[in-house]
Amino acid sequence: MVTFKSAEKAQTGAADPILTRLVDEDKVPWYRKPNLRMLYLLLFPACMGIELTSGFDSQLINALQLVPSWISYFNNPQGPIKGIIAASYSLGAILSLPFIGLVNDRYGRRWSIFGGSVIMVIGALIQGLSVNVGQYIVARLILGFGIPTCIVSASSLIGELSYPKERPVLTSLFNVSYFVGQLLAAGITFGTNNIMSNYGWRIPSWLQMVPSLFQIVFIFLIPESPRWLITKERHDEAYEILAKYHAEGDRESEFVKAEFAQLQTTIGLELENAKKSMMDLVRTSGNRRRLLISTMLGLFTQWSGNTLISYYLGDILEAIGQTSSVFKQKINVAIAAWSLVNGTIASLLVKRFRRRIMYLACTCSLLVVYISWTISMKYAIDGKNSGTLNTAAGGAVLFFIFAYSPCYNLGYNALTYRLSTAYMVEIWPYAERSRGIAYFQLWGRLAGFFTTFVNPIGLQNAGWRYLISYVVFLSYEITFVYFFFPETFGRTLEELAFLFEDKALADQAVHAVEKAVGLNGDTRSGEKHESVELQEKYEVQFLGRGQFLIPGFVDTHNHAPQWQQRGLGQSMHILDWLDNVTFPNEARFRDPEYARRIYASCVDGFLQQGITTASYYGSMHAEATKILADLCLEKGQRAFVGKCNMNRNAPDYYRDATVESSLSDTQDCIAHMRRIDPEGRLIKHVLTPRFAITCEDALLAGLGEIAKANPDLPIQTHFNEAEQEMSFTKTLFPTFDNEADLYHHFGLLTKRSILAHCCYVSEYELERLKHLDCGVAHCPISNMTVGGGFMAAPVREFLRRDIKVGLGTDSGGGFSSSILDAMRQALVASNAREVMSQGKDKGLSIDEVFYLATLGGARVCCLDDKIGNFASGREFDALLIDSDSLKPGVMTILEEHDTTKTIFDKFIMTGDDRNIKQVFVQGRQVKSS
Ligand SMILES: Nc1nc2[nH]cnc2c(=O)[nH]1
Repeated sequence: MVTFKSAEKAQTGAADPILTRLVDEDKVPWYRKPNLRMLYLLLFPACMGIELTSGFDSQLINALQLVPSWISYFNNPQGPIKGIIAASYSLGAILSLPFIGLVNDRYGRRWSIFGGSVIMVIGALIQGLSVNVGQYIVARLILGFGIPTCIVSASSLIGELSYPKERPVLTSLFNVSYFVGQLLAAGITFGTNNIMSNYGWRIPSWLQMVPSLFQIVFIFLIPESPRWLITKERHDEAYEILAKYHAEGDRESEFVKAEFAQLQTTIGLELENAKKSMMDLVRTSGNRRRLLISTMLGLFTQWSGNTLISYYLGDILEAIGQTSSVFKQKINVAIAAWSLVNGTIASLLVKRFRRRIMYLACTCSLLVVYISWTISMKYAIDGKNSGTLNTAAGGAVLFFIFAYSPCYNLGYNALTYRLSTAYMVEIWPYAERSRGIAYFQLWGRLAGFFTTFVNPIGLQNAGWRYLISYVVFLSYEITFVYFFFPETFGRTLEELAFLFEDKALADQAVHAVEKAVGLNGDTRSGEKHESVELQEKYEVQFLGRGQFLIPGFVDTHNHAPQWQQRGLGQSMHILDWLDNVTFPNEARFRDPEYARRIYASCVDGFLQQGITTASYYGSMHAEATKILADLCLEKGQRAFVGKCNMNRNAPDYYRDATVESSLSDTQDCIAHMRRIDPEGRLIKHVLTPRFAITCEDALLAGLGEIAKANPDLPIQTHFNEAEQEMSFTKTLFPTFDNEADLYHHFGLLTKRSILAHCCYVSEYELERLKHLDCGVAHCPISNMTVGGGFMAAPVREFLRRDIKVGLGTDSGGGFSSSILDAMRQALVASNAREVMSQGKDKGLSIDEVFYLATLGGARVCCLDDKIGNFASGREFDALLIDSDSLKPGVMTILEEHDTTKTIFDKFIMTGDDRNIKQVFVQGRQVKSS
């Protein structure tokens, strides 16, 4: 049984959570896994502390405004100057945004963090050495310039390195470090407050470099992101990292295999569907939706009134009559400590609640807090202005300032995008992730810059009324979150990659994981099944390196009664070969026992080669042909089986006695096959006039009549195979200039006609074949060994004109019954044609000959709605390839650095049936080794 994908799930574009289930089954906690434990330990100094710098920064500015030495050294800055000092950090960040994606993609996560940290160290050094406001502002610009690259790279790296179970908590803890930074800055400045010299502000300004120094020292002790490595084709390194940290070194781990397969395919698909430019962010409707959400989320994180508290607490307290510097600093430290506590708790809640619920709870509670704060602020300010402090209102203001932080942290995580970054990581697929997060950062920074700059001006001029602007904006946030935020909870990053895209892409990603499923039975890939149900019913197999599934091969031209004469009479001209080798051999099929024995070996042999569909010529004997059909059905091969019609130009012992007997034998075979397979699910009779040379006009006409009466039946014959054959045909049918007109005249050229060889096709015939939609069976092996002279069909021309073309082994007509050999010979023949055509007809590629052997053949047989590839709704005709070099065989050995494509090419060009481990037809396993 084969089912690749739950169609219901695919509607949403969110893929089936197979990995999520595997993760759920793993009950060992992270602290019992030494490698993972070490990774998490190193993550902290290497990149978990990046947000310390931002948290430190916001409190530094808040606190320094209360430090007397800072106020006097910088001439007590107010209004716009105060605004620009605070906002310059955001401005620096904005300036760095265009470079983030580029640096990240080119140099990887670790070098980006290293570079950003070096810049921040330089910024902090200059900040502490400042001699005037201008230098202080420039230093903060440099600091701000360094941080976004680090944040983007680190949030991605943490998300990409961590085991899926711990990912949400880790990405969230990453942002909690912001509060630690706040607390440290508030505490340190509180302490240095008493230093009367300029070191009172210089020391905390320098200390801002400490987290960056840690990053510089530790970043190269953690591994690079496996996702980034895969995009750089460094598959082995990526696999090693996944195995080491996600399976404690077990390279055979099913989870790692599945995770790797999913990563590879998802990234491949994403990259295919995304060119690397900022323009891609607006190219598809899915990405436009992502952009809109990222823009809004960026604005929300910094426009929800938070910068008022984090940068201007002193001004607010001053406004309600709290003027004591010590009191203000105590409140500052208390808020920082309180934020750390509730921010950490909120991080741990991420695992339990759905994203939309968290965001809605956050925005709604913020609105309530802000409305209440605005009202209390009014009364507190009124009281102060009237000369009698309204302590109740003042207390309420303090209460709501404290109430603000848990509400904010629930969704936005106080200035640091805790859940937001996690949410952004989830919303953007890999190929766009860096740019997407950078874009989100841009809007956050713009909003941060704007609000930090405007807040002191607004407070100065509008007083408590300034808060109303935030009430309005928060109301808008609620509306937007409600209508536009998608749910991403409980899915792996790869499963979310196509959240807004059409379901075909999501399907492909899931197929890649489920391709590992070795399944028996009988169903279609499009059927709806819950994966859970599937897992309960079937054993899931994960493929190792060098193993892959490909569609079954289609052999469009095959003489079953020549199975036992393969390789004989090579180099003879076609008519001589027929008379001397073939007819005597085929005549032996008059004996049903002989027929059964040879045909059984023939069908097994072709299944062995991975030929899941064959269009067979039988002998002229009805009985033997029926036996062949029975065997195909029994052994499970999809087949067209034709009684060969031939009533002249063949020895007496091997030709139909009369036209009538030939036609009635044909009818008998048609009836038999309809009896054994009424719906024609596997077996169909194919009308088989051997070629015009062996058929009188009346026989061709009679077969044409049958074709007309049975439009579902395919037709096959030999067509323009060799000069000897073509010139003899002309003498027999002098009224026809060419074989196209001849067969068409007898009603034998339709879209179901399979014309073998077509080595010589005039412009006129090419047009006819295209017009009549006939298919060509290209048989390069026999064309170049039997027939006379060097012949090779103009396959490039067929492809150019979109004439259906597939491959045929031709069985006895060559030296090999392997369709892999036919592919290689097609490649060689096409190279020869390239020379013959002086470069006009380019030789075929490996991909093209593979197409001929699969989908091309399926089109020739008019079966491309059922087989030929793994598109949704197709039946499961497939081969499990095992290219493991340890098995005995002739295939080129695999090497560590081989890409999937290299392995595939090695198999196509040098593999053989030993590498075809399992063969499936309609989901039924028909060969196993
Ligand atoms: N290659 C090939 N060409 C033919 N033309 C007529 N019969 C045959 C046959 O059996 N093999």
